[in-house]
Amino acid sequence: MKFILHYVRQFSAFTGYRLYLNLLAMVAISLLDGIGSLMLIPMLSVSGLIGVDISVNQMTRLLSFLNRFPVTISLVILLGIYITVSLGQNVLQRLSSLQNVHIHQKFITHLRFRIHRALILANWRFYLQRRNSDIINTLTNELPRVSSGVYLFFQTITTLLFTLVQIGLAFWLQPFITLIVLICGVALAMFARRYSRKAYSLGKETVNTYEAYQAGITDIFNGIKEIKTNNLGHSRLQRVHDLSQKQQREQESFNNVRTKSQLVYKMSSVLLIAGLLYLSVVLFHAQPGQLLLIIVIFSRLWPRFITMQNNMEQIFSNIPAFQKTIELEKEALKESKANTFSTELTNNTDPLELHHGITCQDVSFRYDQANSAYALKNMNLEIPANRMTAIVGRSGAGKSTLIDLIMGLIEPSEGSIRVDGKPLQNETLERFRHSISYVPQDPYLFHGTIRDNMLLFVPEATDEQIWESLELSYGAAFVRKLPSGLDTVIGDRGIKLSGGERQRIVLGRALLRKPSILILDEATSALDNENEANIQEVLHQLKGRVTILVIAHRFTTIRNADQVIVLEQGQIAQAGEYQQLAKDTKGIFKVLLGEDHASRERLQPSAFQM
Ligand SMILES: Nc1ncnc2c1ncn2[C@@H]1O[C@H](COP(=O)(O)OP(=O)(O)OP(=O)(O)O)[C@@H](O)[C@H]1O
Repeated sequence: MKFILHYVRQFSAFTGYRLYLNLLAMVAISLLDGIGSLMLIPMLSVSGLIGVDISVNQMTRLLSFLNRFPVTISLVILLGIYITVSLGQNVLQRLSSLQNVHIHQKFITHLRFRIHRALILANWRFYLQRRNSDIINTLTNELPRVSSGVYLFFQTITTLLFTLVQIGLAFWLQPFITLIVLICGVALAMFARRYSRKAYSLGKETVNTYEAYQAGITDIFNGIKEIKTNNLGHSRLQRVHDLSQKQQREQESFNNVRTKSQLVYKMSSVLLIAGLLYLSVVLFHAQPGQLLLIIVIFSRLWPRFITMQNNMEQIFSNIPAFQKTIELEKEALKESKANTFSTELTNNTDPLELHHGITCQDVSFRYDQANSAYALKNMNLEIPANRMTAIVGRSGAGKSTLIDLIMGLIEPSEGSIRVDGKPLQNETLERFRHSISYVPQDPYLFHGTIRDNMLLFVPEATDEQIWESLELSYGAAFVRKLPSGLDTVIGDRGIKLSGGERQRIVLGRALLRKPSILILDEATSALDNENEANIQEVLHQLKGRVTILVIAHRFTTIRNADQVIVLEQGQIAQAGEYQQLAKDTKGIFKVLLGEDHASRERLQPSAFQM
């Protein structure tokens, strides 16, 4: 219950007086509804359709003044009151329903934004620890269940208020029968708790199945090319099919619980009304008016009990969704608050101008604090401003980890990183990030036009500026040849472009930002020799104006680097100028260089045989 109350409290704080006003309106609607239905008895009585002693109940006594008028006048007065009461009730109902949807939708928008914000602010470590598909599942499947849970909670409260008003009216009219109905209702509610518990455990299973399903389909579409080419379609399909069937069984089980509890309630209602009528007629010799009253009271109260039970089952089945959503938001917030690196989401910070450089002081890093293995150990290095620094090393040596640390995505486990002597934190980090253009191994291109993808970094850029950056990245020539030019839609992750074309677009986009720090992580790996040589030339020209940090397995890309850092098993094995390292026959750099040459020779023997 505490999970529900968590959002219920937030909801009432968020909506404020509007919520209470709406609840009040619901009570008024209920009151009008009750009055309207109870007026049926005097109407039938006055019209002479059934004979009811005027002293039979409070309502008829209240309307006894009508005896002074002829029947037709009394009937017109009664029908007039009935129509007015019903009209009032229905108009109020509409207004209240509009208000209800408004405040709930507003709350969902607020909740979505808040969770997305926490997720965007969460540090990189948060994402390293969980499946993206679980986050997507919580946002797409669980969040709507939370909002419908909150909605149902208030609907249940409203129904409870309705019911209390109806009980009050019923007590006023017929205390004894009302008491019997109430006792039966409470006894049945106690019995029906088992259905709510079952709904909760089914809800838990549903959350797990949804997560597995989401993970399954995400994996399929992430790897659809390999799945198709390696003929893995059948096994993947089988997995998704099994999960779909599990979802189907869970939904059916839930429906089974719901219909069972409804059956119990409906059958008990039939038995109860039969018993009440029998007792009234046989033992108490009740009048037709009294019998009608019993039916009216019962038909007003019992459906409310059924609605409340239904809502409770639905709410209980949604509790696990509440748990998941709270957990996600709390952890994301914890990871962003605890993280001194986290920055607020603002776009109006001045980019940082790097004057001296970036320093790593005794930096060590472990991905898993409980594990003694270090991805980087005792790293001391200086990346001078406006120079080109290359980072090389075998696979797994720690190159990407070092870049992530320098960009402030992760914090050093030990040691510190400084930018122009200042710790990489808060305002410095924010300004630092504004000055970086980062091109990763698997760049982020989305389904849209080339222009849309370019504008992601600089939304206000003109076409002229876009072409300028594409010229720099040697992408302009091929974009010009496309029938739709900048308006070409490139598909998910740029699937309609070749690897080299994608890299040139992404590089162009990075340059469009006019960064003072350019970080390239294997950003030219898919380029042919000619384009790679061109990009090399561009980087060479940028030197002196831009601080360039490059990770490359192809050594031709880094030939012009001012400094080369060679990593081995998380430590700096060598550092210095390219030519100087190339001459050191004992160093690992020479070995790596030899391997690079050998692999190029294997791929293009003629180029090296000349
Ligand atoms: N998210 C992670 N969780 C745990 N360990 C990780 C994670 N990412 C990387 N590692 C480990 O940290 C070490 C350094 O990895 P890193 O990705 O920095 O190497 P790299 O030099 O960039 O490799 P490559 O050239 O293959 O990209 C490796 O041993 C790797 O297994």
